Amino acid sequence: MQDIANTQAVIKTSLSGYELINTPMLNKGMAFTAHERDMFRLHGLLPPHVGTIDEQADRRLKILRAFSTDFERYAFLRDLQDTNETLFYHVLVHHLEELLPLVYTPTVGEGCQHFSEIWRKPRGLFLSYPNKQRIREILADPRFDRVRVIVVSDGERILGLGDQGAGGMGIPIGKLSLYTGCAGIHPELTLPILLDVGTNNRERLTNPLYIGWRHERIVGTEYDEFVEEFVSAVIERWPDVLLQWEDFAGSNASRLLQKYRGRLCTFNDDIQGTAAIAAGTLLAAINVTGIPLQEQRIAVLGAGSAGCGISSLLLRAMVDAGMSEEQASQAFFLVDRNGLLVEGMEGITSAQAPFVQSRDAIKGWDDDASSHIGLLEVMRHAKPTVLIGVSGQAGAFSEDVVRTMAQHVERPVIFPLSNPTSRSEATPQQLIEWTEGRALVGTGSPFAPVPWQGRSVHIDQTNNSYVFPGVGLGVLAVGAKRVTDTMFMAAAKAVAAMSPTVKDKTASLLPPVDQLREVSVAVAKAVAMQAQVDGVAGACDEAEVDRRIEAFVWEPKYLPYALAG
Ligand SMILES: NC(=O)c1ccc[n+]([C@@H]2O[C@H](COP(=O)([O-])OP(=O)(O)OC[C@H]3O[C@@H](n4cnc5c(N)ncnc54)[C@H](O)[C@@H]3O)[C@@H](O)[C@H]2O)c1
Ligand SMILES: O=C(O)C[C@H](O)C(=O)O
Ligand SMILES: [Mn+2]
Repeated sequence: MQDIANTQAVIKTSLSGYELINTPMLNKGMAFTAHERDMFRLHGLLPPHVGTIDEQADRRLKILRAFSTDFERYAFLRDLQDTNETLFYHVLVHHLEELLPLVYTPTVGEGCQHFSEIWRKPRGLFLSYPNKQRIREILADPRFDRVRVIVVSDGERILGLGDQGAGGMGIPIGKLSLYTGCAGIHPELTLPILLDVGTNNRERLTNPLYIGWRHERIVGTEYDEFVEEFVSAVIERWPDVLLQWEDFAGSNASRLLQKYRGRLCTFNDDIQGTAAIAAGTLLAAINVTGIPLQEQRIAVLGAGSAGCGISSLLLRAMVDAGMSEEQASQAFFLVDRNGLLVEGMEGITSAQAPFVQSRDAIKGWDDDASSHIGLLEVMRHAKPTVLIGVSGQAGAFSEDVVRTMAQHVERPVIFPLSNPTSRSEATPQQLIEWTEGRALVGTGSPFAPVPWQGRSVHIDQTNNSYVFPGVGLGVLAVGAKRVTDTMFMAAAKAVAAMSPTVKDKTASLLPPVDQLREVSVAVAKAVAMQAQVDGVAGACDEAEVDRRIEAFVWEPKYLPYALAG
């Protein structure tokens, strides 16, 4: 077990001079002590002042706050990460609420769209199609010996912003920043990877600054063989690694998960992580509405990775609560581009199949029998208690839809989860207004509190960031061999158990973002315990799980240095 984080008291290094300063994980900038400056030949390379990490943090925050756009702040923070990683995480951890929207959603979306323009230093690995034969050689670099977690994307469905090609690298970098920032996993254990199989984004392909492989996307067998080469090289290099799939488009997401989840320790965050936070937030909302899970009717706009992932975890929870599978599946109304999923419809995927409504159940719903059943008809006839948006379509929760829903339920639970902010199915302000303040709202991207009748309504950020860092920490702590769906159920319950609504029905649904460190530890513990129940990790009692988790959590602070060897 690799508990490198807190057990280390001194860092030994053979680097010195510029090499030391130019190594982001070792650089301390002006905080190198006088003794370290002697030992590592740093005099003259640094100004004479010897500073502290707090002083450095203040200096960076002052500049950060002076920028006029969040995109500039994103670029500035990325540069800090690639210059002095300890300082980057120190600032992030101590200002999580302010900085999370800058290093992660929503600003990371712009970061991906403009990744080529702000390209400076390499981070992680770009595995491009023309380098297919070199993947093993690239992974072999000894600097990656300690890697334990990989986040990989092929950049095809970046948030709700579509194909960003190699610019999609912003997402694995951002996700792994949260593994460290929220779950304390040491940066050296993490590796962001972008599979560059081309892009169909014209703007990127024709941009002279584009950093990726200038080629349309590889598809079909060639794509599958490339991914196979990648995964088998990963298994060979790091047999126990945790591999997180992120922002893969359409059918690739679930197909690759099914193909590989039995071969290594792996999960898809958009399917499974999202399911856990949506379920966790709904369980918290039940504390407020009092409507048990068995009586919920759930409408989902967007029956893709997230929509099907959320539905299948909720279905599982309903079955656990005593419903039959058939009964539970009829509580779901999944609406995609062509309307409500109904039996006999063309192109139903295997992930969607459990949720198609029978023809009988929807008899008389559409005025015109030939047309598809839209979200409004679903609101009118199914009278859902919950409305979830994972369609990437801004404004798709229209006033009509929301007002109709609110006619039938006292406290409508409405989660427009699409990211970034510009893709949200509705703004919280609209939802609060259209429901006269009755809606319980959770959004994928962060939104400011909404003023309503003299009070301020806090808006919860229902984002998988509450889940995946803790899943990673739990998996690493007990050395889980596989990631099961019940581990995500345990994560959902752990989040719900931390909901302020447990004590106060008028409180927000989720703990605030600045408590993500505590949330991640709680999720990690639940996941680590469930991994044992599921037989994918060796036995280890609760106290030992706590000890291992604690040992893994790295605090971003400078340690004294000594010469190696
Ligand atoms: N809050 C979170 O934690 C979280 C997590 C995952 C995904 N998301 C967001 O959810 C969105 C979808 O992600 P995904 O991975 O499921 O993508 P996806 O491409 O797998 O699924 C999107 C689905 O929406 C459907 N769709 C498109 N236009 C539609 C319309 N007008 N009406 C109904 N359906 C429509 C598509 O056909 C597709 O099936 C993205 O915007 C993403 O940012 C949020
Ligand atoms: O990245 C996020 O903010 C959440 C989610 O994984 C998404 O794809 O939108
Ligand atoms: Mn994602």
